[in-house]
Amino acid sequence: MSGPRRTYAGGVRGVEFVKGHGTENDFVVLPDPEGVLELTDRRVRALCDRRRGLGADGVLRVVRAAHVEDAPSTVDPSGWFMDYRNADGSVVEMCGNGVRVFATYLVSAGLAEAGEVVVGTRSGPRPTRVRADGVVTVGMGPATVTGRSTANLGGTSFPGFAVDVGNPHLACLTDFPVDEFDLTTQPAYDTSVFPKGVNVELVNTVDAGTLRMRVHERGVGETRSCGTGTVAVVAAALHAEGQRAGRRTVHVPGGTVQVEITEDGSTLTGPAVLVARGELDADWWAAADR
Ligand SMILES: N[C@@H](CCC[C@H](N)C(=O)O)C(=O)O
Repeated sequence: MSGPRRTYAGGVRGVEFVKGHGTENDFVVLPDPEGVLELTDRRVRALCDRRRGLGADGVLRVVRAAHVEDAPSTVDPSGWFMDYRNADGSVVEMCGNGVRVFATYLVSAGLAEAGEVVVGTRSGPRPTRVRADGVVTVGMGPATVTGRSTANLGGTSFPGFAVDVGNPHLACLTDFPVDEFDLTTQPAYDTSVFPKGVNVELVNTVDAGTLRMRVHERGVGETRSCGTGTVAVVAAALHAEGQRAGRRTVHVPGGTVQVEITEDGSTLTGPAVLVARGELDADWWAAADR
């Protein structure tokens, strides 16, 4: 299916889609098992546009890993691969909220059994557990604090930790109330530390077990939640306390998730919701690439 599919009597059917979100970080899911959909960066930008498209923070293409050229060798080629794109069309490694929505879609479409589902990503395989109540736990792999850096917002510098969760984060722990930040523009950061860009989190400690976070995502802007970001801020908070393992509840504008960091890796637990299913208009899809 390189474009819209021809059906009976010469009619043209559009491209199938599902819309979903995880703590209001929202995605267009595009089923493409054989990897034949021409998902250009222009089409991603059009799909994610909240006025001329469906509107989303990103796109999740559902494809067998064998059809993805840059799938890592650690991913089973016969398994499902989450080909994630940011709203600006950039292809990046990993999306924690996206993986929960992706696994939920696989189960709802009958492409995987409820329970344990392994999702291939550019950061490697991510085991998920999809529960009947819509809550999904994802094995997020290691969350590694790689150093210190600063973000600058409105002329003020905020110190933070660089954290690698398969994608890059700058987690800034601050006493300044996160609800009061203006995140309409990208916080400035050190491009020598983050040459490929970075997701910037601002974090308050609510109590010993709870954090509150806002995020400006690379390739998107401010979002209501970032799953990898929640893991990054818990890793940073533990690191700041000299701990290597622990659990936190993280509140984001779009909801609440649970994060656990262990010596071996990390898990993210939170909701995933499928909102709608449909078909993109064939003419719109064709025009979206121009
Ligand atoms: N919203 C995602 C992260 C998506 C990728 C990020 N914008 C990047 O460029 O690394 C999440 O839930 O983790």
